[in-house]
Amino acid sequence: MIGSGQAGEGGEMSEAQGVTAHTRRVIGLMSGTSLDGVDAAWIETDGERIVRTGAALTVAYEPSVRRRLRALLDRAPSITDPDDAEVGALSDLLADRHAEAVAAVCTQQGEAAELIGFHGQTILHDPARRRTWQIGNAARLAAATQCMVVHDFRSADVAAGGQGAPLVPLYHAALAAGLAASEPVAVLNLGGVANLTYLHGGLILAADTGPGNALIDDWAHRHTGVPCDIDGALAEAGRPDAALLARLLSHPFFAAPAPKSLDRQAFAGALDAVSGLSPADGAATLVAFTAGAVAAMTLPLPPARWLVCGGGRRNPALMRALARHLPGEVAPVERVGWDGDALEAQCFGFLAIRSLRGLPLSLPTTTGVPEPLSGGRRVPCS
Ligand SMILES: Nc1ncnc2c1ncn2[C@@H]1O[C@H](COP(=O)(O)OP(=O)(O)OP(=O)(O)O)[C@@H](O)[C@H]1O
Ligand SMILES: CC(=O)N[C@H]1[C@@H]2OC[C@@H](O2)[C@@H](O)[C@@H]1O[C@H](C)C(=O)O
Repeated sequence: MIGSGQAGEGGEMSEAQGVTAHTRRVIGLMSGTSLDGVDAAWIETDGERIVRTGAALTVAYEPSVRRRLRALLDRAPSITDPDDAEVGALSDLLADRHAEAVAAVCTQQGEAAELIGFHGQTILHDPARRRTWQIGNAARLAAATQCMVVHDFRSADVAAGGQGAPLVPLYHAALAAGLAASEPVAVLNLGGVANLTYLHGGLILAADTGPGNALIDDWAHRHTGVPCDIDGALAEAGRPDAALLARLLSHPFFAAPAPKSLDRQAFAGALDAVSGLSPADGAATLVAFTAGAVAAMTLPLPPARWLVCGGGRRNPALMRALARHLPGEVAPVERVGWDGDALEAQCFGFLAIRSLRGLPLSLPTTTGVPEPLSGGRRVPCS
């Protein structure tokens, strides 16, 4: 059973109501494909019900760390040395930044955590070759925090023939249980890559839809030196190139049914495709590409509501483009009382306790894995 105890449209649930023998105080940690920093969030859950969420914050990576991660993404497919020095150095550095994030959350929360869910940083995702690679030294994090760490959430799924992503759908379903919606709802995450969860009745369908902010970020950085198109200003000043957009959206990925997933760099070629456009028209075309890719998803029924989380919901150009392309209401998840910046981090706290309990992290309809499957590995605190 998956249920929600969060406040919001679903109403309040008292703490005592949601607590079970399995409920733990967990900190979830996510270092996303935008490479902007560690998101950390407190959650009290047994992996089925969300008793409550708490402090949430981001520890930003300094530009030099972003640059090193970005360079490692490009090099990852050709790395064969298991002791690659830069992978080792960045894994340790990430563990230290994540430990800082854990300490800051505990300070804000005024309590210590019993468990940490540590996603790490994806540097390569190639499920067709049964490879997915998240870096981050879990043992170092466990030692630094003196807390049990669950990590490596995606490998088991990929090894079993699944996509290894997205993994957030079971968490979206737990949250959405509190909405008691009778019509289909889509939860859309606009991170570096975009992914959606379609919820209707008991059905949980999921997929990466295409690029999220990654291409827009890279384009903005190239033309303005700033790592993202703040408030969509560049895109708002331009117009999408319709012919180019149609060409970008003709890629077979967009017609493929869910489940499906992407590497951050999968559509990096789109940057070359728009390179002849002005900075503003290029940004507008990439925004339309992200929105068009979401609209291209084949779903059982048109969602009545699109609840948007992730940093892309702060880009008004992107939100307007989504509202133009999609049927139904498009709104940030704050509309129903969720925290759109903390959702993914909360999710890896939720999945950490599911992992310890041997509960599924993925389903045939979320990653294409043959059977509901658990995953993750644990490192004790010392
Ligand atoms: N004010 C803003 N204007 C435009 N874009 C914004 C703004 N704020 C955030 N963003 C976008 O959000 C991105 C960060 O999103 P988010 O934190 O969800 O990424 P992530 O954690 O890496 O996600 P994922 O793991 O899902 O890929 C930034 O890189 C930027 O593109
Ligand atoms: C391989 C990988 O790290 N994928 C991320 C990425 O960022 C967004 C999208 O692509 C999603 O599939 C996934 O993250 C979320 C948290 C997920 O697994 O649900």
